[in-house]
Amino acid sequence: MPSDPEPAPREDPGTGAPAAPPARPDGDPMVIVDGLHVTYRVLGAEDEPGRVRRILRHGRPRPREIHALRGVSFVLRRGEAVGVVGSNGSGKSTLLRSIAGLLPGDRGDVFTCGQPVLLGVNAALMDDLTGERNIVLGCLAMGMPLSEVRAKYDDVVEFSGLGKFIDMPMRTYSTGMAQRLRFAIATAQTSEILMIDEALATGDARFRRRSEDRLKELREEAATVVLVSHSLETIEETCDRTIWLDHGRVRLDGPSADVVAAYRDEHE
Ligand SMILES: Nc1ncnc2c1ncn2[C@@H]1O[C@H](COP(=O)(O)OP(=O)(O)OP(=O)(O)O)[C@@H](O)[C@H]1O
Repeated sequence: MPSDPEPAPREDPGTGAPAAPPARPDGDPMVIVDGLHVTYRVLGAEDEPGRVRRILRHGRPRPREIHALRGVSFVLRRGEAVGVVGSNGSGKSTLLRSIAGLLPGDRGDVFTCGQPVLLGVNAALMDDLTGERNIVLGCLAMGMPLSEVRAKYDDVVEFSGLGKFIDMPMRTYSTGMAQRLRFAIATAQTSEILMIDEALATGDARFRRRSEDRLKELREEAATVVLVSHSLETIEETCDRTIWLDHGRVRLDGPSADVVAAYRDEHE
């Protein structure tokens, strides 16, 4: 088979000199976030004094608005591992939930190449059902087709390490056992776009090690990884690039070493 011709070197149109290499990796775009705004509307919140008078005057209270993301834009490419840092309430979880399609934006757009998986959103498991039934329901609730649930069922049971407790109702599980089951269900999914919210707390030391290994495996399988963490060490170790969110806006976006150093300067 004839080989493709060598691509011609790119040239600066003004000088004819070879153009500078692009600042970002050249992988295909996997996620495009374009001018995204997300506002929560909370009914029943008291946003100003005199609420009783206002209810009487207007009939019903206005919902309180929390503008969590204020015009966030970036592109994530194939092959990137991107950290997201920011103080409490800066909008990190909101951003991940929007990319996962769990939260509609009120302005702007999110485009993704395939369905991203967000780890850290706990499957809503039911206390009165057995571990077995929760696995099936939890996987279906995450959008897995039944054929895939069947194919992965044994692995999920094995990974949960619940042994004979698997056919007992969940209300008989200790907190750690329930966490293990949740983690096993959450990580049954694979996707090219994997987003991990660090809030994924998991059981005892042995299970934590297994969870870390499993997350590593998933990261290796995924094409693009987004990690939200308050641990700057984890971000530096895992991610080449980091986005710093501040009051719902991108404050900095660049190589992790630079962004983490700037973030540390302000916060430590
Ligand atoms: N379900 C919700 N209803 C109303 N407001 C919310 C909701 N979830 C988050 N918020 C608000 O949106 C803003 C961003 O919250 P978000 O959870 O995205 O921040 P975060 O950076 O992930 O915080 P943390 O580091 O504490 O997890 C905050 O002001 C928060 O109070």
